[in-house]
Amino acid sequence: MTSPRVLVVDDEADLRELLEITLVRMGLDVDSAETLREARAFLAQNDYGLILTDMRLPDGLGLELVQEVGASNKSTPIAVVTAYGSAENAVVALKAGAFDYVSKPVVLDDLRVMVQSALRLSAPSAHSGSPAAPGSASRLIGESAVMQSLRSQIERLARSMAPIAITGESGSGKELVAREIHARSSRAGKPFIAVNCGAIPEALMEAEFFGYRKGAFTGAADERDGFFHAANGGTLMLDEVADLPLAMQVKLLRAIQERRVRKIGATSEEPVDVRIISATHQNLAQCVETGKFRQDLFYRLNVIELSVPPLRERLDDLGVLVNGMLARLAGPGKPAALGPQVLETLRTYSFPGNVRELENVLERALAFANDGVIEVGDLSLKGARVAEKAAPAEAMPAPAPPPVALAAAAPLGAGAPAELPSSLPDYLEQVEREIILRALTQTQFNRTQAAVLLGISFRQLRYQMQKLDIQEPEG
Ligand SMILES: Nc1ncnc2c1ncn2[C@@H]1O[C@H](COP(=O)(O)OP(=O)(O)OP(=O)(O)O)[C@@H](O)[C@H]1O
Repeated sequence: MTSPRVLVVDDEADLRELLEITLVRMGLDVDSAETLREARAFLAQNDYGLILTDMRLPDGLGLELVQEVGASNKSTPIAVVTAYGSAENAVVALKAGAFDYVSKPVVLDDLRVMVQSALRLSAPSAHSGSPAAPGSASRLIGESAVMQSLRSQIERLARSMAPIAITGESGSGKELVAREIHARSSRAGKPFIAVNCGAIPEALMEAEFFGYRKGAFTGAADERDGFFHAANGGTLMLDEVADLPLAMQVKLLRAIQERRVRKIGATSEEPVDVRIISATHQNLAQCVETGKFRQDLFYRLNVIELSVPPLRERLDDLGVLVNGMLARLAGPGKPAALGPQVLETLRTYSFPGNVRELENVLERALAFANDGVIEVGDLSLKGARVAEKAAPAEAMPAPAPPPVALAAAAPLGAGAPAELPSSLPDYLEQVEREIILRALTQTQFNRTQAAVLLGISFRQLRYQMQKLDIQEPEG
């Protein structure tokens, strides 16, 4: 078997030699070019497993090579070497289609990790840990034009390290898309860790993300890894990223930029090799404008934006989604089907909770159905609005205005010169419980719809329900 071949493009003799020696020691064949012209000549003659190029070259920019390789039908990964502290160059290169970047001065361990990851992309996918083959089975159901375009974007993005920001309404499939990107990437054999940033108490955030050393604080009985370590070699998904407190945003930015983390109580930083995918159902650019989200972190996370359309904009997929979900929900060998008019009725609904809501509706309906055949009456879409036609996003119910809800739940006596609560946390907890229970009762304990009514994500609602020990009534 021949060794993979790497093309190094750099006019600085010292750095070029260092790269060559490192790559040859990794068992790779190396060609070196000093200019874009030489690089083009090599590329015309050979196929490479990886191209590693400096940004500034005597006859142009490494970026041109990134674009040319991207436009060719060869899918060779190309990585750029960027000047120290030049985060902007790295982002520009990633946006242009670079697989990854290494900063100067080049840390050889980082370089090796990056090279191995790139070479896994071109390796035959026979052994476990290799990416799923393009077009192979996926959990992401849908054949509509938007879903097909989403699939091809996933395929393309899986071949790079660029941070991706996934936007889309709650329940539209953002996490599933992130999992799909991971499964099709060279990181497939390593962990995928999804973190709901909105569900972690602020005081615990640093410990959860970065881990801690034994004795770092009272209660730190043992050393613990954080999410970054847990995802090492793989992908870390920052879900509901808009909910990160500002202080944590600074720390995350540093970790992402430096690719290093320091456990609480540790004196040194450790390298981590993690691809970051973020997701939110909020408008992050607007959060930047209102000062809720740091511009620099936004810029760093939003290198590539991927938008998952709401279900009501791809109702053509309803049939295949229902079939796929029913087969999974019913279990192997068990029949499950739709009675007359059921699909048509579902089509008239706007699905504010998107695919998750569809899943919940079907799960519930299947429980009521006779012999696995779901009838219109089993759908229990009563509590929800049945739309005449696809409803625009703004038509979704607005969250309940807090002052009214507070008054309804307040043990203080409406309008009375209010007595102060003896414990603010207990009081707020009581109000929160009351409001969540009202939303759940109104939606017949459909958590997806209740979350929409309250303007929070499904996961936030589930977290609050667990915290407040709110359970669905039996029977
Ligand atoms: N295209 C799809 N095909 C099959 N299942 C899907 C699809 N899209 C979403 N789902 C399913 O719908 C549910 C919700 O998806 P997911 O958790 O990915 O949504 P989300 O946008 O991340 O939600 P949230 O904003 O609440 O975090 C999951 O059970 C997922 O498997």
